[in-house]
Amino acid sequence: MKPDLDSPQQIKTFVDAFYADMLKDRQLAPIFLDVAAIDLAKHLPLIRSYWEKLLLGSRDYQRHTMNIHRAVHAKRPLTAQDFKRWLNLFTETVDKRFAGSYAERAKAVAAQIASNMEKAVSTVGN
Ligand code: HEM
Repeated sequence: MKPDLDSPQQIKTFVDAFYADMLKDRQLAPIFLDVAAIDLAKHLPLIRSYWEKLLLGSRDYQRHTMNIHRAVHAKRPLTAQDFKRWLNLFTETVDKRFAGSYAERAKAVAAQIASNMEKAVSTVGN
């Protein structure tokens, strides 16, 4: 039986698997590696902390995710296809390894935020 996405350890497993796939993806990898030139050692803990906030109610993550993506979008526009690909990879990674109410919630929250973000990146403000 697959575990649920209901603890910091499972969220770490998820984030590592998601980024392993995303950083191999021809469409998305260059946005992380070339456009934003992320430092994985700093980025992955932020992503874990973000999902711990959304799924487990932890209060550690306090950054403005929309503005961070607006800055990426200003360098290289994030397209509808990019959001579709991101969400497909996210959903596939969840479904391959996890099952349960937290896993379902993660997919629903990701879809909602991706939809909001797709609209927000090209506008200023909140
Ligand atoms: C087209 C889809 C997306 C692309 C290409 C993308 C790309 C990126 C990139 C390049 C960064 C690093 C920015 C930097 O450090 O300068 C980043 C950060 C981040 N992304 Fe995305 N992203 C996408 C969608 C999403 C969505 C839908 C979510 C949430 C559900 C999300 C959550 C985050 C978080 C939490 C960070 C860390 C921000 C921080 O530094 O605190 N991303 N993203």
